Amino acid sequence: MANIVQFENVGLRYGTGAETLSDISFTLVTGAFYFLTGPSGAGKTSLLKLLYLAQRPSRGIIRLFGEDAVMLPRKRLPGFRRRIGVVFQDFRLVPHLSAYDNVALPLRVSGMREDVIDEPVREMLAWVGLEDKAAARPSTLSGGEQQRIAIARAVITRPEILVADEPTGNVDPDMADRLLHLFGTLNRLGTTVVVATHDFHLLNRIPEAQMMRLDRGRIHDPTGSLRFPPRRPEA
Ligand SMILES: Nc1ncnc2c1ncn2[C@@H]1O[C@H](COP(=O)(O)OP(=O)(O)OP(=O)(O)O)[C@@H](O)[C@H]1O
Repeated sequence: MANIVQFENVGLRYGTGAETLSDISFTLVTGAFYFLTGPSGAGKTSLLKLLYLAQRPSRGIIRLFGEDAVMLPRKRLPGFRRRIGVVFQDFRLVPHLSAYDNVALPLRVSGMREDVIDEPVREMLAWVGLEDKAAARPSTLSGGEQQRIAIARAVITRPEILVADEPTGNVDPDMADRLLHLFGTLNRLGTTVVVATHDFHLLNRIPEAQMMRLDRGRIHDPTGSLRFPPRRPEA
């Protein structure tokens, strides 16, 4: 299977302080599911930001979809970013837009015609079980509902990679299981999924998932499996 993400000796320094991430090297395989774990402050969010191109590394090489993402010409960035869906812990829904319009937003931004937007948006709302909340503003939705709208928005453009930063941080355990089930379904459809979490009980919910552990800015990979990933077991 092809590699979809490759980090080689990546370092990240904010300002003039010590490096937040050091010597980060790993390879993610297309179609696999990864959990990113590690204590608070280890650098999980920082690593994900490098991955979804919201942050440039201070050093090292990042390859996405087989291309150098650090040297990418600025005008190609939006096209690359569209291939990566992002789910934030704090949802980041647009407060004055309805659930429907939040989910439709990436399609509108990409210039899709209004007459072909309705079907995929309704389909996504149904997939996350919120077709009856299409008209609701985010502030009237529960945390789990907001997160499901955020997931629908992240995947409506059919990204090749889905990155989720503590997506279950603000929901109860039942909803956490439900959200993880959505990620598992997407993964089975071929999306490469990376979920950062503190929540250890989630880890065994996706038996085929691989673990990436960050500790004080370094990847802990004693078996080398992230450098030379084994084939993903057949589902
Ligand atoms: N924009 C920034 N400017 C300066 N320092 C930052 C910035 N973002 C993060 N840091 C620092 O980098 C370190 C790692 O933070 P990061 O948010 O990546 O960790 P984390 O593992 O996601 O933590 P948590 O689990 O608590 O969310 C922390 O010491 C943090 O203060």
